[in-house]
Formats: sequence, structure tokens, C-alpha cells
Amino acid sequence: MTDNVRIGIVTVSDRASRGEYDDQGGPAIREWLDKALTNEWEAVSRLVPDEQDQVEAALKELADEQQCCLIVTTGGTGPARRDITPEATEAVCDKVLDGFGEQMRAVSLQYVPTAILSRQMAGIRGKSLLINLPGKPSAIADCLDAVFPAVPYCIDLIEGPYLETRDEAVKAFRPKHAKKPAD
Ligand SMILES: Nc1ncnc2c1ncn2[C@@H]1O[C@H](COP(=O)(O)OP(=O)(O)OP(=O)(O)O)[C@@H](O)[C@H]1O
Ligand SMILES: Nc1nc2c(c(=O)[nH]1)N[C@H]1C(S)=C(S)[C@@H](COP(=O)(O)O)O[C@H]1N2
Repeated sequence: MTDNVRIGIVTVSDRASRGEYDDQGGPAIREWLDKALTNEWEAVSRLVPDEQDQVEAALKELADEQQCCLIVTTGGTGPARRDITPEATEAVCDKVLDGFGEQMRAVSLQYVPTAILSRQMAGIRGKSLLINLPGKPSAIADCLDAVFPAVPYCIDLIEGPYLETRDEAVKAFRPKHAKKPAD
């Protein structure tokens, strides 16, 4: 695999950033991606408080300087006063992909009625796909399982690396014309 795959992981949490608890969200995202992807990949992780300028700065750095093809955030998507991750994400994106938030909420509602409280969204900045997940560590697998089948083809469309998945973890879907012949 010659593609250089870098993936940004951003934990947005006042309490984890103050050291009041250990961040479980970032490591859970990394573990999920390790199981799902067959590509070699490098995680670029950041932990920031719920401050819009700091979340925007982290997303821009991971997209523009670190050249992450995918950036996954966790936390700060709810209705509380300090929850601003979706606003920060929308502010740095060129395009919004409404289907991701719709699908993650629909699937999460099968687990918890409060899934409706998450304003999680996704969008494109340059050659990066940004996806918000809720802060609850258990929400990470619920949401990534729900949308990841569409992520590799989305990254093809924005001229990123060709991501491949383990079928037993998550089955990526690509239209026939977009599939690379097996080596
Ligand atoms: N990064 C994290 N690591 C471990 N547990 C977390 C993390 N983020 C949230 N949680 C837990 O998930 C639950 C919901 O969190 P809440 O919505 O208050 O988080 P948040 O607003 O994303 O984070 P914070 O309140 O620290 O800014 C809480 O029980 C919290 O302990
Ligand atoms: N799959 C899943 N989605 C979920 C949850 C959950 O436990 N599992 N928690 C909900 C709750 S209680 C809230 S308040 C919102 C926003 O959480 P956040 O502010 O931590 O991002 O996500 C919701 N989405």
C-alpha cells in the first residue's frame, strides 16, 4: 500500500482536557479504525476543550497541515451551552453532508432515545472528510458502524487515498466502476 493514510482524531471535552478523567473517546476511535481498515495508517490525535476557536484550529491543522483524509471528532455535539463541535465543524467545511448526521441519529435511536439530542454532522474541507460523533464512548462504534460503509468512496471522490476495510468489521461499498482490481 503506497498511499500515505493519516486520520485525525479530535476529542472535544472540557473535563478530559482538564485531566478530570482519562479520554476514552480518542482511543476508542483509534481501536475501531484499526479493526476496520486494512491500510496502514497513522493517527494524529488532539484533545481540546469545548471552545469553538480551539476546535476550529484543530480541525484546520489536521486537514490543511497534517493532510488527514478523514477527521473524526468525539464530544460536544449536544444542546448544552458549551456544546459547539457542530458549529466549529460547519464553520471550517466547504460542503455539508447531511446524510451522515441523519443516519447516525437514526441508528443511535435504536440504542438510546436521547440520540435525538446530538447535532452531530459531517462535511468536506478540501481533501478531508470530517465526521462528528457524540462524546459517550459507546456511541463511537454505534455511529461508525452506521456510516463507515460510505466513507471509503467519499474519500475517493475528494481525491484521497484508496481505503480498504475488513469485511468482517465493516463492508465498504463502492460503485463497480470505482473498485480497484485486486492485486
Ligand atoms: N472523552 C471522553 N472520555 C470518557 N468519557 C467521556 C468522554 N466524553 C464524554 N464522556 C462521558 O460521556 C458522558 C456524556 O458526556 P457529556 O455529554 O457531558 O460530554 P461532553 O460534553 O462531550 O464532555 P465534557 O462535559 O467533558 O466537555 C459522560 O458520562 C462523560 O463522562
Ligand atoms: N449512539 C449513541 N448516541 C448518542 C448517545 C449515546 O449514548 N449513544 N448519547 C446521546 C446524548 S445523551 C447526548 S446529550 C448527545 C450529545 O452528546 P455529546 O454532547 O457528548 O456529543 O449524543 C446522543 N447520542
